[in-house]
Amino acid sequence: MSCPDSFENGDPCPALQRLQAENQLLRQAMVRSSFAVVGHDSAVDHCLRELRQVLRGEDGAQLEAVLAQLDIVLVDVASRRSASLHEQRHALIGQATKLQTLNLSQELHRAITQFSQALDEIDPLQLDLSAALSEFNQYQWQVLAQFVAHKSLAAGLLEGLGTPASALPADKSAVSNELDRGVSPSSENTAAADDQPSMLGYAYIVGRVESVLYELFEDDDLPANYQLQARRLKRKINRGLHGYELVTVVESLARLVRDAASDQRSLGDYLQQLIERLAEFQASLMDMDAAQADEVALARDLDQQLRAHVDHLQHSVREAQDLEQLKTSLTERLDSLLASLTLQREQRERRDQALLGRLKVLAERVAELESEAQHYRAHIDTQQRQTLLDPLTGLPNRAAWNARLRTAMEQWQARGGDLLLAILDVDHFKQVNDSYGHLAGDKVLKLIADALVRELGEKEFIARFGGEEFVLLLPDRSLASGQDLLRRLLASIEACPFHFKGERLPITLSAGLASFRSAETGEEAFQRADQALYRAKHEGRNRLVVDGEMTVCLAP
Ligand SMILES: Nc1nc2c(ncn2[C@@H]2O[C@H](COP(=O)(O)OP(=O)(O)OP(=O)(O)O)[C@@H](O)[C@H]2O)c(=O)[nH]1
Repeated sequence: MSCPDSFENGDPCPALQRLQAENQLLRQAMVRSSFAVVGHDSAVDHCLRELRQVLRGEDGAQLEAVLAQLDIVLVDVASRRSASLHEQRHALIGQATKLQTLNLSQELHRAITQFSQALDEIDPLQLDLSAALSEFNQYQWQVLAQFVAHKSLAAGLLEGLGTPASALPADKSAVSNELDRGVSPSSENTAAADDQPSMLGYAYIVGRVESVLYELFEDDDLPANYQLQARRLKRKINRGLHGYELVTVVESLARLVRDAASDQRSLGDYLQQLIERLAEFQASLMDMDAAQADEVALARDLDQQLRAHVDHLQHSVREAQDLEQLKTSLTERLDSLLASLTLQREQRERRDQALLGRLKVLAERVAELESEAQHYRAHIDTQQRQTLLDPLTGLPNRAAWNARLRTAMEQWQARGGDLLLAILDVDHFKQVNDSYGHLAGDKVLKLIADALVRELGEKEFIARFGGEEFVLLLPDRSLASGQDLLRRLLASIEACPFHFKGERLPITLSAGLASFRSAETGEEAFQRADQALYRAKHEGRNRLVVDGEMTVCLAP
């Protein structure tokens, strides 16, 4: 059916009117819907702006051109989106693979593997990125929860996540930030994270303190005097610290660092003073050198003047016409010579005086230096003595033991005879600490040391080897006699009236005894005594076992 553009009366045909109205509506709808995608891509935005202008006009040809351009831009946007989703999927699979390399529970490992496989298989355009990130985030939390439960995984986990162990955040929110870098967890995820076990609690703090302390003791700058002490603390930390031990170790560390620092400071001050004094000496010596050079110049001067006077005199004698003239000329020359000599003498006296003054100052400085050096020598002697003593019991410490063991072995090798080595260990000492506290434990150790020293003669050497362990060197004693002595020691400790808050504390020792064999090292003899001690413990404690003998001696 054809429709004329207008009726004869000039009104447009109704079908055309409807078409024009629909066209107008369509254009308006397109303009409005174009606003819905604004802001996603600048090229698309640009095209849509042009499209809107064209839609508001009537130019059909222009509309076609803009739509063709929009088609191209949209194809480009789709391909960029696909590439980006592809990359993000790849990155997520990479992170999941890193998690898988950690030592995880089978169940968690399997879940992450499945997650990773599903990601690998999905068409990137179908990927719901925010759901995938949310799931990955949950796996990260589960891994972290496992790592806190098994602290040893820490290093591996943090390395796995590309984070150095030292950068482990100090609180849970920081951990969340660290793990969620680049990921915006939904409120659901955050709630899930809050439900995780309290993973950064006490165990974590102790772990961190232990590793920081350990690092501190790695410091090679610590003076040699303090290295033994540091090594012992380090061993203690290495074994793992109980809560109550943490405080003691930190206190010991503070003391050690303070002592070492003040030691180094005073030594540093002393050296600085020494350097300044040496500079003064050098300056004085240079002054004296200059004075000596002046002296030489003065003598040369005097010599020249004397020669000049003698020349004059000879000349006067030769030229003199009569005796009176000669007399006058000679008198003048001699006066002048005398004046020169006087001047020279005065100059020398002034220089001598100055030199004497400088020498006096130098002598005073030397005396000061000597007295300071003596003071420091005494200070160092005291410190050296102290480094050989155990501060708690006052007994020689392990360093002193090592030195004494060497000399005792040398003497024994030179003289022959017997040399015995014994190790004594307090029984169930942990119970003393646990039941009565560490301070009471310290007191017990001190009392045991005093009691042992009382029983020993001058030849016997006792040291605190460490913890609740004492070591004995018994020179010139047969095995039988050493055995008697040790049984006496054990009996005296058992009989000691240890009390805590009115309650009797039963304290006993176990001991292992070994006699040195020829060509054996101190360490080998120590090991045999240690094995004997182990047997004494194993067979019921409060007893002595002699290396190489089957019988076990109970304290009499
Ligand atoms: N108070 C105090 N305790 C210490 C000191 N040095 C080590 N200890 C403690 O000594 C205890 C030694 O315990 P263990 O090695 O288990 O030995 P034990 O409890 O004596 O048991 P047995 O030796 O098998 O009889 C630990 O609790 C240490 O903390 C110290 O200087 N003072």
